Amino acid sequence: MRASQKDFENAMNQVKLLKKDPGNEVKLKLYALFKQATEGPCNMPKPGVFDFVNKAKWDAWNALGSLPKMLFSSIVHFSECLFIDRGLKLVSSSLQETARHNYVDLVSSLSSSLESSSQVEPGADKKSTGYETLMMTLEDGITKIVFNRPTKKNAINTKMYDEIMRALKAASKDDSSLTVLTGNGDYYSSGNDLTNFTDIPPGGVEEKAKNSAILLREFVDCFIDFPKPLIAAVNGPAVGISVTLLGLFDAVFASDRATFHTPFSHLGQTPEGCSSYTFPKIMGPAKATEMLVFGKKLTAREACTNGLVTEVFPDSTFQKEVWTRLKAFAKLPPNAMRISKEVMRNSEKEKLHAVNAEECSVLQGRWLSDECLNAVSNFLSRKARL
Ligand SMILES: CCCCCC/C=C/C(=O)SCCNC(=O)CCNC(=O)[C@H](O)C(C)(C)COP(=O)(O)OP(=O)(O)OC[C@H]1O[C@@H](n2cnc3c(N)ncnc32)[C@H](O)[C@@H]1OP(=O)(O)O
Repeated sequence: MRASQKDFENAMNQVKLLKKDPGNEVKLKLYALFKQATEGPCNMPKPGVFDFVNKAKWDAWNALGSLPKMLFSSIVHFSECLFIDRGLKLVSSSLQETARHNYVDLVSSLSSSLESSSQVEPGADKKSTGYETLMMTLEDGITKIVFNRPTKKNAINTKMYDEIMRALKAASKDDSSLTVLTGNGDYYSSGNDLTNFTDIPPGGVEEKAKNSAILLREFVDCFIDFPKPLIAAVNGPAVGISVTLLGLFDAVFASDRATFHTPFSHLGQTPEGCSSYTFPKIMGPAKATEMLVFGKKLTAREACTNGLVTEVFPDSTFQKEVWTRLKAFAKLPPNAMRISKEVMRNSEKEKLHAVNAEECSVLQGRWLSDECLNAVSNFLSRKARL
């Protein structure tokens, strides 16, 4: 789903209606995305060091860059079959489109976190702001964490990895008895945001792979160690890491519209989220191999038969039925639920941490492979879709 000019104009109007100041960092981001969307890559001379305000604005706009480094190298790599000049023009207009899209996305998340949202039920005890990629509420003893990048199918970018970890840490200490993860829009999540691979630090792709492995390990550790019942309400298709992590949840409720897809081999990658251990245990090695090695996409019913999903509901009644169940669970004695989970998880914890470490180390190597680099650049240059 692309953001149309109309969506962009609506978002511009919505910004003016925000009642709370989103803060300087977000305002700079909005400025930069707006300039990139309307004028393209930064074309202004760099302001002097003492011109703080204009320099901050210039830096923010300029940081959106002209070409993602990896995309550029992939275009050069494929220069025998592409005219670079034409490629660059296409990429430049696609950058403007991306900025327009991200602007709409950011404004939508601001409107939901600073104002209200269709996902946030009225009368919420507590609504957490300060998340750019998530919505978080606490109501009826349930902490709800909602992936909130609907125009990107809730792909998990670096910011979102950080915010999910922060949200889980907060949820583990708040007054709720259970925590629910779900997605805003038609997807649960399309997994790792493949543009994460375009932001290459000065140390190059090796440093990028190393940092990503550290982030991934820390991220998955948060799920292994989460102390309260953790439930996924899978509202639509789930891809990649959003599927593998389900093996670490305590219950998974799915809409019959949801699908479960782990196309790691297609992407030149290998399983994460402890799925190399949890999936064979949950569904047996043969079914786990179909998913994790051959990339078979499961329907919600197949995932339920294979034990990955607890229960499937018709999409039309999904929200109502799931929330009825969750509210009933939340009335159970919270300490008993927490301790029962602890007893079940403790015997596995050491193993899960070791599996996580191993999967991340293997992936660090895969991210530097031609198989992976080609698959990601194909996605970014829109030559391949799942
Ligand atoms: C710190 C690093 C940790 C790494 C952990 C390892 C994790 C591994 C994985 O999760 S592997 C799985 C990665 N995900 C994918 O490969 C999915 C890629 N996306 C797609 O194939 C398709 O977008 C789709 C099938 C999910 C949906 O297709 P469609 O319905 O046709 O929608 P669009 O493709 O038009 O998508 C709309 C909009 O969203 C952007 N988008 C969707 N998914 C991703 C993604 N995973 N990464 C980046 N961007 C994504 C898509 O580009 C569109 O944006 P645009 O409108 O073009 O700006």
